[in-house]
Amino acid sequence: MATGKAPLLNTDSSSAAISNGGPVQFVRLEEDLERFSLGRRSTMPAVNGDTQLLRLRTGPERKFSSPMMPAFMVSAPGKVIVYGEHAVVHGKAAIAGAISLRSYLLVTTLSKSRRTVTLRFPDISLDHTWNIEDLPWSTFQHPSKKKFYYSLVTSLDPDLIEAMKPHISNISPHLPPETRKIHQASASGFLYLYLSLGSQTSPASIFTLRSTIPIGAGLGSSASICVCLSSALLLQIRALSGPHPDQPGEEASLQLERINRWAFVGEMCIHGNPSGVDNTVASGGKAVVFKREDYQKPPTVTLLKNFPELPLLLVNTRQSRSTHTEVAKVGVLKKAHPVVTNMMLDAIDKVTESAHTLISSPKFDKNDPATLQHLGELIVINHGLLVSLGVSHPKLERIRELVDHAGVGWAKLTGAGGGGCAIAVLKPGVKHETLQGLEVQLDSEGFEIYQTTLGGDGVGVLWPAVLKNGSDEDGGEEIDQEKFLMAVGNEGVERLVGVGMDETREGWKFWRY
Ligand SMILES: Nc1ncnc2c1ncn2[C@@H]1O[C@H](COP(=O)(O)OP(=O)(O)OP(=O)(O)O)[C@@H](O)[C@H]1O
Ligand SMILES: C[C@@](O)(CCO)CC(=O)[O-]
Repeated sequence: MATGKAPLLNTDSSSAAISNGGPVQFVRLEEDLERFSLGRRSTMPAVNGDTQLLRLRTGPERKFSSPMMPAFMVSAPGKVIVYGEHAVVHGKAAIAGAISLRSYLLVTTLSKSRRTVTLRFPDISLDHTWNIEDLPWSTFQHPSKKKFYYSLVTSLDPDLIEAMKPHISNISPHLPPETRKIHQASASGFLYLYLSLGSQTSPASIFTLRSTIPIGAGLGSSASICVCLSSALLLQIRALSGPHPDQPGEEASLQLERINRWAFVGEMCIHGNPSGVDNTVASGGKAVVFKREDYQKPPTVTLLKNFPELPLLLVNTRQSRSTHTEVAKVGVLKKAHPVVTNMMLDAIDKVTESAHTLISSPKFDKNDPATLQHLGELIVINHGLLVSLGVSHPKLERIRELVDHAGVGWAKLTGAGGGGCAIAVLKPGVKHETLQGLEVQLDSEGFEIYQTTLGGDGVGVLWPAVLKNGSDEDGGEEIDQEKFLMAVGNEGVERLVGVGMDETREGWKFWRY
């Protein structure tokens, strides 16, 4: 059994060393399943793609049955890259942290007589159903192609992409090409994972997704949905244990690693050449230093346990763009000017390293003005280098100019650039009126401002999809599709199922390193 290599997870101060492809433990989930499997006893799941079949001994011969699962929900955060975007694609380090904006995915298992799988993604107006039997299982299940829930997949298989094509190319045929591209990207991410992890006997299901993360804004929306899809599919095939509050850190890390590996595969479908930093933060949350020098091997992830609560302003240009395009731009520049581009990528690496050294120093004090000045100057240098790489945008430059002019702090683009978001680290002691003046100006120019702190939880599970929500319903309020789809705007979604930085919401559980 090829388990592949686990990522090296170091931690700074109070360290949590982790995960090394040991045997998976199904204990907790099996317990949960028993509660929901009509009282029938199940054995351990098989370790191939047929894990959703529980083997039930009902006499001399074995029968297969797929008991109904309760509706359940998963959620994963977006992220902000503080230092190192783009360079991280080329093997350099980046520092990134989870934010409180999140995606939420409700998984509804249909009755056994139904043989369809549906994506309901209202944020992008996608609603698509496949007949499970029509999907190219034979290609994905072929012994030369078959992947397992514990496999390490570092590139997409062209034959599998080809086999998926007819099932992707007929999605939303009457919509404009730009919209179809978005639909097909999300559907490809799902289908590749579904066909890799499931089987022809996978239960009929509806996957309903809503996200509070702006799309194509540099905040890791695609990674967040990929983590939701990966964790939901792994939970459906019972390949994850937990999460539960008393789960040992090592076991939780192993589950996170599995989720993260498959989320990376989804990211490859959506944006081509991801570094893996976004899905790593969306899986594990917190703040990390991330580096992937060799794409055939897992990345090195260093948890920044004491990442400071930086006073951060997050501003969205509302100029949407694709990460795929921006990453490709840097690739083209590197080909045309290898020496100069490599020097800029190296310089970004040094910026990240300098920030990391400072943040992890025992003397680090986030309230010390000189310290913030140092981190702020690194922000400005990092932005300048990204401009030189050609991934800024006039609107990002305008935000930088306004922040500079107001004298409130240090700004840079975050994520892929080309539009999307900028972050500003605020100077200590900035007057409230000054900051308010800046916010009014940004708002009047059409920019959107978010309040955020970095370092929240990663992927979480609500199993079954029931929350207290102050409801009188026996055992809590059941979150069904209709309620979820009817929730109005981000506020409605957060009010119904939200779990961000500050809420401790009964029901949601997280794998924690
Ligand atoms: N809420 C959502 N519903 C469905 N699909 C989504 C959603 N959010 C993101 N996606 C998918 O992810 C794509 C956007 O990913 P992209 O990597 O370009 O931007 P991002 O992840 O927001 O930014 P960055 O990678 O810079 O952090 C969309 O085109 C869509 O295919
Ligand atoms: C631009 C990039 O560095 C960050 C996108 O959020 C791409 C990546 O790391 O995959």
